[in-house]
Amino acid sequence: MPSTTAPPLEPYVPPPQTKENLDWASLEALDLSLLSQPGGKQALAEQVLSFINKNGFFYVTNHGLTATQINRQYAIAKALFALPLDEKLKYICDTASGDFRGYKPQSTGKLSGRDNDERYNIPKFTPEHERAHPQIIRDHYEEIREFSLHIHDKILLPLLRLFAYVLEIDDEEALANLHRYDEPGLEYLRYMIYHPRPAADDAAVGNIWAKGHTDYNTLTFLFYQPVAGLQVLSPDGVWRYVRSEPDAIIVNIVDALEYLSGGFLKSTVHRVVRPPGDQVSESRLGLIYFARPEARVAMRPLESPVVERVGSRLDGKYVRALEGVTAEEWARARIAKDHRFRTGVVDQPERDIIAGVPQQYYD
Ligand SMILES: O=C(O)CCC(=O)C(=O)O
Ligand SMILES: [Fe+2]
Repeated sequence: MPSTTAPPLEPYVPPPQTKENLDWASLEALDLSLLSQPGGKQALAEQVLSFINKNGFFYVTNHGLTATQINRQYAIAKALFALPLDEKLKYICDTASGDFRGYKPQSTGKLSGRDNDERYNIPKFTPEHERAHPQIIRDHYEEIREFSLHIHDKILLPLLRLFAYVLEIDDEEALANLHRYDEPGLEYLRYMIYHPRPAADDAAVGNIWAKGHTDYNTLTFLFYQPVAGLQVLSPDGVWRYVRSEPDAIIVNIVDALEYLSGGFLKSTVHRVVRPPGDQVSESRLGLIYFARPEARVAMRPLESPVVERVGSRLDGKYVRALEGVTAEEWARARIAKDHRFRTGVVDQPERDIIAGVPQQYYD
């Protein structure tokens, strides 16, 4: 509930979808309501097996969050980013040490080509992450908490159980048990805003807003936002636009899940480009949830009959290198390296992340 003294939030209305005829990726939707119906889990597992590793992203529908709830989160995000920079900088995140909690400013000056977005990451609502937040977050803390918990409990965990089933792991809680909410681990909800750049500035960086990459968590959930720009690298080597649909969450399989699944579930390669002409002057607000394994989870593939049958698709030397590396160490290393590029310590994104294991960039 908003606090009684909080000023009312200005309602958020998403901008219209683009009318341009873009090359859209064709993505499947998993209807989560099937999970509570007889035979539904089996049907979804077959659907997963039919599309996995083909198109990258997929959608989930009937996820239990309404457009009103989602637009409330955007309204909070919009009010947050409208705060004076000095105020936001009080909550700056310590990305140099691999900690992404709090505010990340937009790059400016000669580094402005590297990113044009601001982020605010709100970690799990556990004592470990108790920290200062701007008043606008405090005013809506309970509402943000409920939203985050719904994603964790009602969307993430059922999907992890489904993936354990797909991997034919006897214990269907095997993946879910690596994502216990109350255990240490940096999972977070992100508010994000990209600011439009002049055409010449965009052209100077090939119209790329975020270089082709894979994320470094387990699953990423991208909520409806209509400004086109997100693209997926399709198996035929073509970058295609990913259409955001009002009643669907876009889901991204990510590096930690690729590792845990012995490479069976491949990370989605994606990037963000300058939006099409009819949306080019819009700010692009984003609402994203990054699910992460618990901090102490070892970066080691789970035993799965499927992986035994088809063989691990991971490079053995990297699997050995990551033995003994925890999910937290790995994620911190990625964040810290990203920081070094974004803040100009290095001129190119670094590939060697931890223990000699590289991060690929795709453009
Ligand atoms: O803004 C988007 O649509 C995607 C953002 C993204 O890829 C990321 O933050 O990792
Ligand atoms: Fe990403």
